[in-house]
Amino acid sequence: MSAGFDHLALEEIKKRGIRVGYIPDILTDATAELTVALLLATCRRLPESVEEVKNGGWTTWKPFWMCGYGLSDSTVGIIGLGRIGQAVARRLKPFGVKRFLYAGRHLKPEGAAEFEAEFVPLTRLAEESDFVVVTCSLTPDTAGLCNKDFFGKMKKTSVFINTSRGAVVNQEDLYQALVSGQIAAAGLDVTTPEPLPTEHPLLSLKNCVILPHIGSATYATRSTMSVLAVNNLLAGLKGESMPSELHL
Ligand SMILES: O=CC(=O)O
Repeated sequence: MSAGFDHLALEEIKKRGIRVGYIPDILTDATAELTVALLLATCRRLPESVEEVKNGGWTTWKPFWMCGYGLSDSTVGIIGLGRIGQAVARRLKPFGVKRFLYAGRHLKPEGAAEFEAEFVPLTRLAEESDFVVVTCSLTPDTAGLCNKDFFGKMKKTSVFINTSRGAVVNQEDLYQALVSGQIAAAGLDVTTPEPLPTEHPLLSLKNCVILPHIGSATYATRSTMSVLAVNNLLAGLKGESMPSELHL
């Protein structure tokens, strides 16, 4: 009951002739929406602000208290301009984003046209983006892609968001980048491992917002996903073609 299939031992599954149903497409909107919510929560420091109200940190007005970074006139870099990446860009555009960049395995001329997004090497995306949004799938090519080298090229004022898979990020490197002020903040809906142990160092940071992998968690989306998963299963049991089969 998921869009991603990086958690499956595909070679072994293939060897044993096991059929796999999966759920692409249906969770695109919910995941894109959550990505935008996480981005805004992170760049405008919402969890920290809520905490300040509760703990009495909200006192007299101060000009730069709880300031963050806004989307107006910004450059957004998307790693993986697939279905979810495009749905994120579509939602961010009305916030006044000035420029979209994207990086990935392939040029996506059709997907990029709507946002006039420019295909750039990963290094340029890191250097020029005010917001880096990771929406690629986890493959051997993307594992550990966002590492010390990558964060080292980002601006000190930039915000990093990951709603794809935790393993795309080297978490120790991200921790160092956040602690040292190499980047401004990070928002993660995915981590390694999941659940993230409550004593994990990333959870001690004010500039890191971590969610428990809730990208597709709307009632409507999870209900539609359930129905498709069941129909895949029933078709598989009957030896029929599945509504959504992963062809190995
Ligand atoms: O991450 C969620 C999914 O792949 O369904």
